Amino acid sequence: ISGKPVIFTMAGAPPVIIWEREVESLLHYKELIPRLEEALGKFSSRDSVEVIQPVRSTVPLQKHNGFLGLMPTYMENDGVLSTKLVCFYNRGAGSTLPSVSATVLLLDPESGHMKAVMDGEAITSMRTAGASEISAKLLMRPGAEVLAILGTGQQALSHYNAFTEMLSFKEVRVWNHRREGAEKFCRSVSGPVTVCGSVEEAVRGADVIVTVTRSTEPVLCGRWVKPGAHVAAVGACRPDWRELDDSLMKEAVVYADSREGAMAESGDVILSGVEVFAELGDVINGIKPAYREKTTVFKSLGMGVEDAVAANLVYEQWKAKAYKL
Ligand SMILES: NC(=O)C1=CN([C@@H]2O[C@H](COP(=O)(O)OP(=O)(O)OC[C@H]3O[C@@H](n4cnc5c(N)ncnc54)[C@H](O)[C@@H]3O)[C@@H](O)[C@H]2O)C=CC1
Ligand SMILES: O=C([O-])C1=[NH+]CCC1
Repeated sequence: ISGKPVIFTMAGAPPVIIWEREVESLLHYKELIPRLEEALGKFSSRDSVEVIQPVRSTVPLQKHNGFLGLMPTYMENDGVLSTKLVCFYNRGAGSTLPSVSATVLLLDPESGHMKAVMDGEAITSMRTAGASEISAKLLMRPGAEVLAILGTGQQALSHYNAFTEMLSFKEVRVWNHRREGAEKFCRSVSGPVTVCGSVEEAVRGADVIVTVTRSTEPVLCGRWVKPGAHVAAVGACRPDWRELDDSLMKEAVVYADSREGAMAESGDVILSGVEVFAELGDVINGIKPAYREKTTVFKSLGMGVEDAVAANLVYEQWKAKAYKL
């Protein structure tokens, strides 16, 4: 091992710590998205040597209106073992604290040694947007031109970045329940964005709609959605939280990242009583069709396997950089 840094391979050595700025500088959609796509397919194969990933266990933080989610994942064939600890909150209007705060731990599956501790916020933002981008690529109509984003927080930004970098839209519209939030968002991104005064104005005629709000009540109604549009529904990740109304859920063909996750955690799925037609991984594996011409909803809850491949990619890039020094 002479000439090589041993800090990140030696059992008993402290884990490397890779924090937000560095994670952001090491993670890029062009490399991340193909890994996510492969991982979603492996997850849906339900082959335990590919992915073991239980539904997230959640501990309520009642006093703070939040939850701690534990998200362990093991990919035996890839030698990847990780867990994310994520706290997410239903913050009051005046709060300046983030809605999601996360840490990812990457371990050596043979020794149990912890290889790395990483900031999980950038990973969560980027892998969630990456999964939604995959859903749009698979399920939107060819030639989609108009993208609407509802909500203008962290996830809105990562979705804007992933969708404008990886797909081509002629128009991007945003809506926020507070107009100043939408205006601030527009100033923070590099491309042209139209601020809309209502959800209806934002989504009428849109080909792809991303819902990334903290709302616990439906904000998007089926009657405003163009037939054949694709909706990536990212917020509302508790069994009693909603972003989409019943008419949209019933009209659409519903896809999810994890069927079990959606049935345990998605208010939009549970309370509307609809069936999840397929996982994204089923479409990737060619087991279920992509109904591009129909109205489709991708219900995203977020999966440990997405964090695992993102964290592993960060670690690989970090090692490559460290070896070059
Ligand atoms: N599916 C997944 O994998 C993930 C889902 N999430 C969820 O996505 C949602 C957004 O997360 P972040 O962007 O990090 O949060 P954020 O706090 O940065 O942004 C939330 C946005 O929702 C808006 N908002 C707040 N209350 C609202 C209401 N009552 N009605 C409409 N809009 C409202 C805020 O103004 C803001 O624009 C949260 O529900 C979060 O739990 C977050 C991470 C991963
Ligand atoms: O997958 C994830 O990290 C989360 N899903 C909902 C809130 C955080």
